[in-house]
Order: sequence, then C-alpha cells, then structure tokens
Amino acid sequence: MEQRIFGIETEFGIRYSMTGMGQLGPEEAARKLFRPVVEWGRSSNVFLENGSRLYLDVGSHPEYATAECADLTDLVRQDKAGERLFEKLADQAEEALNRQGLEGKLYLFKNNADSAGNSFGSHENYLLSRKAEFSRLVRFLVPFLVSRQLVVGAGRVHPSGPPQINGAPESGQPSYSFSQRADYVWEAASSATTRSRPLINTRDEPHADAAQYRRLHVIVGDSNMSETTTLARAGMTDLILRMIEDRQGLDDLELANTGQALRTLSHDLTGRTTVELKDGRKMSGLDLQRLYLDAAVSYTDQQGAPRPETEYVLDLWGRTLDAIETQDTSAIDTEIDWAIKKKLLDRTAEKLDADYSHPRIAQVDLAYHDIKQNRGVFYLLQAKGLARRWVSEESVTRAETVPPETRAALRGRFIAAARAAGLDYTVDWVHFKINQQIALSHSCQDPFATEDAEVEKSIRAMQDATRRDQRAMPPLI
Ligand SMILES: Nc1ncnc2c1ncn2[C@@H]1O[C@H](COP(=O)(O)OP(=O)(O)OP(=O)(O)O)[C@@H](O)[C@H]1O
Ligand SMILES: [Mg+2]
Repeated sequence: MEQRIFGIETEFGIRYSMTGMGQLGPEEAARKLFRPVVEWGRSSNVFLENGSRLYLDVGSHPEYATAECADLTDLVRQDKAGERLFEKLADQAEEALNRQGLEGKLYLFKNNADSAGNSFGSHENYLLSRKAEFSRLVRFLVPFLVSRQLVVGAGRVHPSGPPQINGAPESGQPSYSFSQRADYVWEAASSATTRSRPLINTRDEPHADAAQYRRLHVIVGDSNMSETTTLARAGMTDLILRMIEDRQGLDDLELANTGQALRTLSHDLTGRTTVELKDGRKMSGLDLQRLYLDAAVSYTDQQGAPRPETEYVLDLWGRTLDAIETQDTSAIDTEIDWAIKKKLLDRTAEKLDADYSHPRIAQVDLAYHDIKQNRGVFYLLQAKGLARRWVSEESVTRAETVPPETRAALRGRFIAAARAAGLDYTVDWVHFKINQQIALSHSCQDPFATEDAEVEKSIRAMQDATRRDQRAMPPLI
C-alpha cells in the first residue's frame, strides 16, 4: 500500500508507593488516575479531541491508543502525547491522594513486564489492503517480527538470569535481553491475547471498510521510550509490509518454532546464536535482520524512499546491526532503547563494582520507563542530550489536543462540537453519534478521510446550536 494508517496502543504499569504505613493497590491507584477522565466523559473509555482513546479495562493497566496516523513522525508525536496526558493525570491523582492523607508517589511505567511476572502490551496497528493474502503475509512477516527486537527492543535486566528458555535449566547468571515482551509470547498468530499470546492477533476488526481493508494487529513489540526507536519500529515494519504486499525481494524464512526463536534471540546479545528454520536452515538474529535490511535497501533503491523518514530508518537499522556485530554500541547509544539503557546500567554497575544482580540495577531498569519527565531516568538522559529526540516538545504538546490529518481530525472536531453544544455523544474509531439524534450520527469507514460533507454538516449544526446556547463543557486537563 502506498499510504498506510498506523496506531500504537500502550498499556502502562502503575504503582503507588506510600511514604508512611498502608497500601494502595494498583487497581485503586488506576481508578484514582481515571477519576478526572470519568468525570469528563462519564466513562473510563473515552475518545479525546486529539482523536485518541483513553481506556481503563478491569485490572490495572491504563491504556492510551493513539489516533490513526498516516505519517510516521505524527505517530511518534501522538505516542508521546499519550505519555504527557497520563503524566498530568498522575500528578493530579497523586495530589488528590496526598490531600486525602495517603501520602506517597504515583508511578506510571511505559514498560511491558512487572515484578509479579505479568506482561502488558504495546500493540501496533497497520492498515493493510484486503487484497493481500493474509496467511502469506503473516508467514513472511513473523520471522521479521521475531528478529526485529535486536533493533527496537526496550531491553530488560534479569537479575538471576533468563527465565527457563526452551527447557534448559536457569543459568542463574545475571543477564540482559533485547526485549521485555519476548518472554511472554508463544505462537505466531492467533486470536488469543492473554493465554498463549501470539505475535499477531488475527481478530478481524478493521475499523474501516472491511471489503477494502484489514487492520494488522501486532502485539509482540516492546513499549519504547526513545522517539527514534519508536520511529524505527513502525518504519522498518512498514517497509517489510510493503515488500510482502508487492511480493518483492523476500525469502520465505519460516521458523521451526516461533516462540522458542523469539526467546533465544532476545537473550543473545551477540546476535550470533542460531535458530532453526522450517526448511532446516539455521540462522542467527543478525543473519535474519541482515537479510531483511539488505532487501529493504535494494527495494528502496529501486522504488525510491516511500517516506521522508525512510533514509534515517534504514541508516539506524544498519548501524544497530553493526553495533551488535562489533559489540560496540557507541554509534547507537542515544537512539536505540536497549542500548541507551544498557550504557547507563553498565556505568552504574561499574560504579557499584557489582554485576546485574545488584538491586540498584533492576531499579534503574524500571526507572528508565517512568514517564514523569523530571524523575524518569529516560527523561533525565534525554535532558542531558543522551537520548536523541525526533520531534520537538512543542509538537508533542500540540498533539495532546490536535489530531493528525486522518479520520481522527473529523473525530476530534465532532467531539469538540458535541461537547461545546453540551450534547451526549458516543464515538469510536468508526462511529460518531449524537445520542438519540440519528440525523447527527455518522459512520466513517475511510480512515484517511479528513473531510466528510455529512459529518461537517452535523458539526456546523452543533456549532450553530452552541452559538445560540453558550454551555461549553470544560476541557479534560
Ligand atoms: N483502519 C485502521 N487501520 C489501522 N489502525 C487503525 C485503524 N483504525 C484505527 N486504528 C488504530 O488502531 C488502534 C485501536 O486501538 P484499540 O485500543 O481501540 O484497539 P482494539 O484492538 O480495537 O481494541 P482493544 O484494545 O479494546 O482490544 C488505535 O491506535 C487506532 O489509531
Ligand atoms: Mg487496545
């Protein structure tokens, strides 16, 4: 596909750390976090004026799903805007709890695993043409997704070594893996999201005209703090999808055992341990990623770079593979999450004269993912110029309220008009409805549409009503 819609859903980890006695569990903390959201939208599942969705399911992982983006840089901005919104909500909730006498600090972590062994996700959404044969697409994409973690993993400390991999006994040697999520994903594709979690969720919910489109739901990725790593994650995947869709330049690299390969590659920082392919070949993480990168480079040489970000994405991809090959991360250690974090962990271990089993190392690992900008370790590094930015903070601030130029723009204007008019509305990715007013209710099946005469008519009608009756509803934050 020439054009594509992208979206990232992020589930956050939450923890309230009490200063004094007492406890506040994550579920209660999450409910507190969502109190202003529920007041604002009368639900813990709301769509905002920037086109995104804020959501608290049962359990304790607040979720932000970016609006539909047609542009990779917009995706990075919208993803960061979600962090900023939750950062403000966390500050408000923390103040409220402190006022209640429950003194403490509220932490939100953009990571994928907690100390109790639970994993939570960062899901990527890619619009596909319905014409592409889905099972073939999945077969070609899976080995890419399995090895992609060498480049875009968020990195994870294992104080007592990797969890049991492939039946082998635990080594007990403290270690570091490329990925957070790889230990929790077991099979290539299925419609399950919790038990025996797949890399790709095949539930067919296109949020678009189903005759024309499909939505690919990739649930194997790590949440990224680094803007450049987020960009690489979606940018690399977009390129590989293009090649698969065009039936160009890719070998069939189907793996003998997907779940096993995912874990083996995640825990092998040398990139050289091999995994078996269905046809009996053996390939390492570096072998696989080199094949994909080479194919992507010749594809773009022939076809031209499809996006303004492509050149940088390919360059960063190549530098990361070189860094693993030479075991020298100095050329990527401000741009790739696992390397940015590892550099700091190595320095910390050196200062402590300890290895990765030291409790301080696990603390720094977690603190890297703290989204509070004046406390989180990633943000402290970023402030010192040790984590490269891809977008300006002004553009992130703007993305908190301004939707990208896709259907999200229509949704945003619809929500703004309905709220200003004080009307009850129900909105999702496709539907924009004013409750009990069919004339003002629409379905928008084209995720690229920034204009729609019927929706505009309703928006104008609501704006006229507002002018007659000034009852604006207050903003969320
Ligand atoms: N047609 C589309 N193609 C690709 N992505 C889309 C499309 N429409 C919406 N999206 C993106 O898909 C994501 C949907 O997020 P959401 O959390 O609602 O996922 P879900 O899989 O539908 O539901 P849930 O998380 O409740 O299981 C958003 O990031 C959104 O921007
Ligand atoms: Mg979701």
